[in-house]
Amino acid sequence: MAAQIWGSEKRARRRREISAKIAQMPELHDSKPLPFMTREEKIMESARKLTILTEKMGQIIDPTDPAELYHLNNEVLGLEGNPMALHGVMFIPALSAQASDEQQAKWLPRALRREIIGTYAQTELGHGTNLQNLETTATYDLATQEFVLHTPQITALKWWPGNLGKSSNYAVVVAHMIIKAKNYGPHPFMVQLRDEKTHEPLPGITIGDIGPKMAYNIVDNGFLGFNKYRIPRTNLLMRHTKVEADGTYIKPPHAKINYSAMVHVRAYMLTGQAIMLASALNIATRYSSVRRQGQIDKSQPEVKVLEYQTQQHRLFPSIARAYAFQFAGAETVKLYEHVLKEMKSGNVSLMADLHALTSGLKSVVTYQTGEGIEQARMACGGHGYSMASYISEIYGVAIGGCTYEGENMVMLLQLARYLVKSAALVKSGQSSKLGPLVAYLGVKSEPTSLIDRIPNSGFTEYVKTFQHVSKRQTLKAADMFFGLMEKGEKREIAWNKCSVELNRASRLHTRLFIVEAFVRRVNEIADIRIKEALTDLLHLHVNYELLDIASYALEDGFLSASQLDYIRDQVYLYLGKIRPNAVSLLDSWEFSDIELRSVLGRRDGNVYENLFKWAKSSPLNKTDVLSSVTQYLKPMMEKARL
Ligand SMILES: CCCCCCCCCC/C=C\CCCCCC(=O)SCCNC(=O)CCNC(=O)[C@H](O)C(C)(C)COP(=O)(O)OP(=O)(O)OC[C@H]1O[C@@H](n2cnc3c(N)ncnc32)[C@H](O)[C@@H]1OP(=O)(O)O
Ligand SMILES: Cc1cc2nc3c(=O)[nH]c(=O)nc-3n(C[C@H](O)[C@H](O)[C@H](O)COP(=O)(O)OP(=O)(O)OC[C@H]3O[C@@H](n4cnc5c(N)ncnc54)[C@H](O)[C@@H]3O)c2cc1C
Repeated sequence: MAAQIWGSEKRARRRREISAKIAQMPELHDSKPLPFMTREEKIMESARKLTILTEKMGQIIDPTDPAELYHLNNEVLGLEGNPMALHGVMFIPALSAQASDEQQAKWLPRALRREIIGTYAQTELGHGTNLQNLETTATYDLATQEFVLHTPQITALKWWPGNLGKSSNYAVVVAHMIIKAKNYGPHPFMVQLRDEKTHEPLPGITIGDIGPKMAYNIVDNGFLGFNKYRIPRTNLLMRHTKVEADGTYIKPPHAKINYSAMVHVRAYMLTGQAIMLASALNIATRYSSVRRQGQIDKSQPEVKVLEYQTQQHRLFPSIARAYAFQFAGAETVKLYEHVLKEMKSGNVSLMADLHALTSGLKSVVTYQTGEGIEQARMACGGHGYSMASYISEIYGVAIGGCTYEGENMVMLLQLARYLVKSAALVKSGQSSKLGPLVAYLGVKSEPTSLIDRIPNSGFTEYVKTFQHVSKRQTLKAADMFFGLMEKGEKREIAWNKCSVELNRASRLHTRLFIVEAFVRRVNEIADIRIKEALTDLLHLHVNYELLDIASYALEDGFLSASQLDYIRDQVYLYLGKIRPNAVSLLDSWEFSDIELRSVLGRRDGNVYENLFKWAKSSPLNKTDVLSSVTQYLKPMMEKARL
């Protein structure tokens, strides 16, 4: 199963080898539980481990393999981030995709050797979503052949970029490029922020940390201002766009090609989200098979809480989602790598499809991951609320994904633009022009679902039902939009008035893609036992998801009330079937105790003893009487006694 999850037997084996090596290297372990550290201590601890890793990485992993790097990162540095998180996630990908060969030769080896630390600085205090209204400017000075970066007012301060505040000395900065008073829109520039020797901010740069966040606090998300700060013309990233010495602008082959670093993260973050969801579920499911509370049959002893159907219903559909996201994420990464290769050689024809797909996926996956992790926390009762479970940190980090790389509603609306264009093709009889991801929009569907009549259809009837609801909602939302325009409404106003319906279409389309990715993967599996276990999970997935969106299929009679009862019964049937495999389905992800950082989720199940040990190690328990008591509470009580 681990081979299915991680892509191959070799990958699963390598993960195990890496975890085993790390287990033998105490210098790479947290020196005490992270929840007991202050933010400064955590940042220090992370930097300590990071530098050891830089020295010893080659002994542990193949540093050129992103999957091995990611595993090493999760084990040693953990979810809360590290001083170089954005260096790998966005700075290097931005340089790789957007710098010319010459620029790459100059900067990439230095970045890869970690001679410099970089980040991606785009979002500002006043604008994150609407890139056209970013306010930082890069004005070309023809006389000196330099760009002058400037922050005209407080809202133009860069705000949020990870590791910008304290760790990075370089950044890819996105600024509006102005040449001879003409604004060419946002473009990426390579900018040195700090002196390479002293790490002091360079003159003209104002920089710092934006303060503590809901989670992810090892990362120093930062602010940055420029006061007429000069950089050479050749620091504009020039793979696709060029500015010649005389100010001549050579436009890129696609208007949005400079957005590729964002698409990179949107594609890669899906499996990252799946891992976080599976981690939280692993903790909750293990704990649920240790925790005994109440009886189902009063004549019997107390049961493991995992025996309760409500507990299974709370956890198992999310286990199915974690697998579904992992499989859909793996497909998306493959597609992304393909499109990137094409883009580098000038073929930009697939960019729109990739953008639409990743926009929908990042939104649905992050939202459902958040839901699943929060359910996992509640499934652990009181102990889930303790930082000893570590679920609250996983939750905080995961839901950051609902916001970063494009706020979810906004990204769903990006997919909706693509769906509405596709609907227009269908309506004008040009269905043959539909891309493969939306081809179903042009296919006539049956009048009713056959779900309960062809139970051995290999999920075909389920896929057809998802296609039906997605198609119907897309055409309905598009009709609403076109109808308003026909009535004379301006395009943007009409769009806004339909946006809730449009986003519903985007979610349904994305959920269909996730279901199909899961079906595709299960169909490929040769090993009978693995196929059987995953087929059960897929049964739960399709029935649970369908129940969740049933209103769309009931509205037009595609599903009947009795079919809904059938679907519900299937959910209960598969909850029971999955119960014996539940812990194994999560143990198969092979998270080590070091990586999970959870007292509740320990592999050995020795929860209570370790919770007590953990509580005793709380810094508050270093003394029996706190100074807050001696200074304030004791005098108060004494005064009251007089
Ligand atoms: C094994 C390894 C595993 C690795 C796992 C890794 C895990 C990673 C975990 C990371 C963890 C932490 C890192 C955190 C990083 C966070 C970093 C950031 O957040 S960076 C900042 C991100 N910011 C955004 O995402 C901003 C969102 N806004 C936008 O993207 C855009 O403004 C917009 C798309 C909403 C609108 O853009 P705009 O230029 O204004 O668009 P127009 O309205 O003019 O045009 C729309 C038009 O353009 C098309 N479009 C838009 N984007 C793209 C694109 N990327 N590619 C192709 N086409 C694009 C869009 O489809 C429209 O087309 P039409 O034909 O007109 O419909
Ligand atoms: C943990 C974290 C890490 C980050 N790291 C980085 C980084 O490394 N580099 C970087 O540059 N940035 C980073 N960001 C910033 C992030 O990319 C932005 O916060 C994000 O893109 C959302 O933009 P915003 O804050 O402007 O939200 P807003 O756009 O202000 O969103 C507020 C509300 O307005 C709604 N809204 C906005 N526009 C529309 C619209 N057109 N239609 C409908 N509704 C709309 C949204 O849906 C939302 O409900 C990070 C953010 C976080 C939380």
